[in-house]
Amino acid sequence: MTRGPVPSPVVWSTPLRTRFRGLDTRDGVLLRGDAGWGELSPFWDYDDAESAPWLRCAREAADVGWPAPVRSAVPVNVTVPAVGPEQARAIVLASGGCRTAKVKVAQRSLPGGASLHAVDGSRPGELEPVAAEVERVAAVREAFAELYGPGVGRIRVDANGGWTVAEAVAHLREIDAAAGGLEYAEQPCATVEELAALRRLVDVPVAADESIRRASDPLRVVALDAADVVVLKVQPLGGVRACLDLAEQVGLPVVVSSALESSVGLAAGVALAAALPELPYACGLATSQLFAHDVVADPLLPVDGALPVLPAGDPRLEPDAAALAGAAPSDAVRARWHDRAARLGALLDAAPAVPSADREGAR
Ligand SMILES: O=C(O)CCC(=O)C1=CC=C[C@@H](O)[C@@H]1C(=O)O
Ligand SMILES: [Mg+2]
Repeated sequence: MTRGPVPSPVVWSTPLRTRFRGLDTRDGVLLRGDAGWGELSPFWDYDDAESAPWLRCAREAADVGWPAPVRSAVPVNVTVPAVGPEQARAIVLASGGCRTAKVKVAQRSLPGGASLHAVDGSRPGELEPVAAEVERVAAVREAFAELYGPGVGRIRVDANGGWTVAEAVAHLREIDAAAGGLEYAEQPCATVEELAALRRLVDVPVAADESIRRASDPLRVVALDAADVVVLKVQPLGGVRACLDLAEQVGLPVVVSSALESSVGLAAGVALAAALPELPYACGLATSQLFAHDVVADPLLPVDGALPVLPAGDPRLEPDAAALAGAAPSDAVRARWHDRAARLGALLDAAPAVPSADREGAR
């Protein structure tokens, strides 16, 4: 087994335990700087322009480090992919004490078994029947009752923009009843206008995810009064400090969620959650549970429903040679990430720099 320091950059790739976001594997690259390790792992369907903020986040972690935390642990939710009720129950029972679950709904299946993640407002394929969503949510509720007694666990759903307004009204009515009251519905519809319209038709609170992280103007969610909660993901939004700025401008409760990173990338999300003045909800940062392999020896997994806040540079966040051997990419994947990181680096270096002193002052 190889021991000793891991040379930067390092590419990783792992199968997912369950298909998620239409993905069976996840991969990325880790970069080492003076402050620690950072992760660059934009999804492959993101072009270079949309992927550039992901590199800004990696460079912040590697070169600058993170702002001081105001808490030492971050409560997290278990993430339940679009699976059958037995598997949903098993995922909650094995979640490391999470008392909040986020359940994927509004799946659309395409011919041949492919399932498309609706991010562009298009809604191809056939919508999953509400009965399947109700069964999944009911199984999660039963698992919580089994673990903690009745009425303790909280359930939220994430539709990734997969419903029309009318579908959202109909599906949420039944899912809300099965959940015993949903905490919120994340991105039930694709557009900000639809979220605003839906919010006036249902009692379930609405959370905006894609309408923040993939929007040219995330503040439209506020201008149109389209959400009760915003989901912030550090990589797509350009890092911890960029997210703190955005949270302040948005002025709504924030849920920090992962972009399906390794533990090195998850630590940046934990750093944001740790630095936010208020953290009223559990965060979606328990997603190492979805990975067959992680890149560190002791992955960021919940204990008693929370993740510890580790500073950048903490030895627990160092990539580990033995773990990386399990998460080894093919030569083709390694080459693809080296190319992509170089292209994104050139893109960022060509962009006008924001002096870090100004950034600090703006916070
Ligand atoms: O929020 C969570 O519980 C986990 C993260 C999560 O759900 C997601 C991570 C990455 C991509 C997205 O499809 C998905 C989301 O939509 O929130
Ligand atoms: Mg989401």
